[in-house]
Amino acid sequence: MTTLSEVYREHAIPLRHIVPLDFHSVRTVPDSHVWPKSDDFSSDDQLSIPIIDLKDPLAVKLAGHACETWGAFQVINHGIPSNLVEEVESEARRLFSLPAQQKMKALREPAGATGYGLARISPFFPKYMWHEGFTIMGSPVDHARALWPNDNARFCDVIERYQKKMKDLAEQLTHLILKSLDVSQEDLSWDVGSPSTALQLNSYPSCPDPNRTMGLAPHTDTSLLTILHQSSISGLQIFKEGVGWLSVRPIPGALVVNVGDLLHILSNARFPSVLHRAVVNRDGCHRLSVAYFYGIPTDCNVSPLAKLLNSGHTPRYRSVTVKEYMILKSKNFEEALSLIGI
Ligand SMILES: O=C(O)CCC(=O)C(=O)O
Ligand SMILES: [Fe+2]
Repeated sequence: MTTLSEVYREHAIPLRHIVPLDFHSVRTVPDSHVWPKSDDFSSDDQLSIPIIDLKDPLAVKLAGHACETWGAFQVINHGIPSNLVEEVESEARRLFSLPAQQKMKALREPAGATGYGLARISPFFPKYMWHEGFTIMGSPVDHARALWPNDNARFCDVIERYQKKMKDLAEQLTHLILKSLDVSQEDLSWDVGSPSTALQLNSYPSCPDPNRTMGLAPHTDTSLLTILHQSSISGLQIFKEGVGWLSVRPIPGALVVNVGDLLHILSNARFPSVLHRAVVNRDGCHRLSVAYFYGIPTDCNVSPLAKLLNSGHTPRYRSVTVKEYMILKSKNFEEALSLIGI
């Protein structure tokens, strides 16, 4: 079976797009990190993605509607203990607060998938983002040992407990969302119980001139769905057609769920794979976020679900293996979906 790491092995990234700036050492924003000022931000703060209570008997209908109209929602009463979320955030903070030369010991390799480094989308943009990340697939122990030779047990324990809880929640959410389409697990061609997943810790260090920088440039996720904890500092924005960029307000205890490319394909484009970005909007604060990407095993095929094509709808995408799609995305970025369009 092909793993995500094997997919990335076929697509090496040059080191200049892996090694982050030493944010602790800069007092001004270097030209390499200055982005053109954009005024595409909508000031309509009435408008925002729905909040769904997982215990609500109408959750199926609400989740389906949210996926269709927004491609995203916030979820509450999701069963993830708040102290576990806090622990993950504090371990992430401990990691990113390490001196730059220490973090470099866990640097992602050019053909690697995991470890410390810039976002994988960095090569597609002319300027660098005000961001550093840490990607985990499976056990974090090798990188954690490199970072903290004698003190990595707590980090590994917290990460592993969080991964387990996220997997359960992602399964539950997938079930819920598919149910809204009248699709059940038996209609799927892969085993929902053995997904391909990744945990991404994101850090947006305090910035001397936040309005001229970009935290994470606009992108869609390659996942089926993504579950994001975005701490108490705002920064996440989603793009709403006809409106512009809207902030996703941090709500204590809530998690943000967004549709990824794979769910967009399965739903035959009924659910938009929502375009989103992270802005750096306040000096003096260090924003963190934790994204859990939940996907389909890379050897499986993905195509619009047969059940959704019964009523005269023609397929919008051809069938591809997840691996093939991921390679298309890592080479062509936002063009990937149109490359498999019919
Ligand atoms: O930091 C955020 O709010 C967004 C993170 C994100 O979009 C990602 O990791 O793919
Ligand atoms: Fe994302």
